[in-house]
Amino acid sequence: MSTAGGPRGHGDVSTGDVSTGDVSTDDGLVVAVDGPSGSGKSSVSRAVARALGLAYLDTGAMYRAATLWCVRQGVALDDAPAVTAAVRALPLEQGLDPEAPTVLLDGDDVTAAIRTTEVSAAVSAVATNLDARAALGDRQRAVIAAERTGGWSGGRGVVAEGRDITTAIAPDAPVRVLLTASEGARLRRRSLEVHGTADAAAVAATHDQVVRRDAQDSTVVEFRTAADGVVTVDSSDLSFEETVDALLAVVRAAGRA
Ligand SMILES: Nc1ncnc2c1ncn2[C@@H]1O[C@H](COP(=O)(O)OP(=O)(O)O)[C@@H](O)[C@H]1O
Ligand SMILES: Nc1ccn([C@H]2C[C@H](O)[C@@H](COP(=O)(O)OP(=O)(O)O)O2)c(=O)n1
Repeated sequence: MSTAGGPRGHGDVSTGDVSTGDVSTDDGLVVAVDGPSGSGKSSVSRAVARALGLAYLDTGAMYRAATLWCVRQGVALDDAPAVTAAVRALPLEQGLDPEAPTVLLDGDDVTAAIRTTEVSAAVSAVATNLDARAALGDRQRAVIAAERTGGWSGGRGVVAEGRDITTAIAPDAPVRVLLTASEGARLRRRSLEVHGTADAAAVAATHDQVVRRDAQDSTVVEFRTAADGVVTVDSSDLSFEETVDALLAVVRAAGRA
């Protein structure tokens, strides 16, 4: 895979098409990244996608958008069948440009709205609903398959990040990484991001959306230990740039950059 140039395609990609299709080994690259909250998945995956000219698929954004959609439609998040029905019909369009990933719900730009504390606190209700997971997983597989042969990246490929990409969504990806960091590092990062400080009060206020949420999510998905063949990158003592370089080194080691 050449790192020169940018993506050949353009425009947003509807994530409602669940067709997958066969792919050959000559097709575009798939980099699968999983890990707990605050490990750096989103920011590092975006930077890796930019560096390699690949599309960027934030699967956590899909769970967040599904949660916001349920709230807006008046669907009770503890009503699992109603949540499943809403998620199956989710009017989601996701922009895959790593420079500016966007999320539209029924045409409404919710890129910022899905990051609120309210959504962060509620999203595990969708993430632990197995039928909703299956529906979102189908969409994720369809996007990944499309990017391997065309799509936004023009067939260059995609960096897809989440909790089950290396294991359930793209277990055959040529590059699979579990991005980890200590709980302390993850709390400090999220606290800095959300509150602008990592003092004791801010870290305590961040606990729910990092530690409690990961504990709840890990009841249905294993994202704390690497599956066979998945490379672990521990970013606890790495700067952001060093973490991006570590992932690019994994891609190079796989002979794909
Ligand atoms: N290696 C790192 N060192 C310091 N800060 C980082 C590192 N990686 C990510 N960050 C910062 O930590 C915060 C959380 O990262 P993010 O990519 O949102 O994590 P995740 O998607 O895993 O929850 C962001 O503000 C990001 O810029
Ligand atoms: N492939 C995925 C991606 C995200 N999730 C869940 C886990 C999280 O609670 C939510 C939101 O994911 P997101 O990656 O945005 O979470 P962070 O705030 O970055 O920790 O979705 C999942 O279960 N499976």
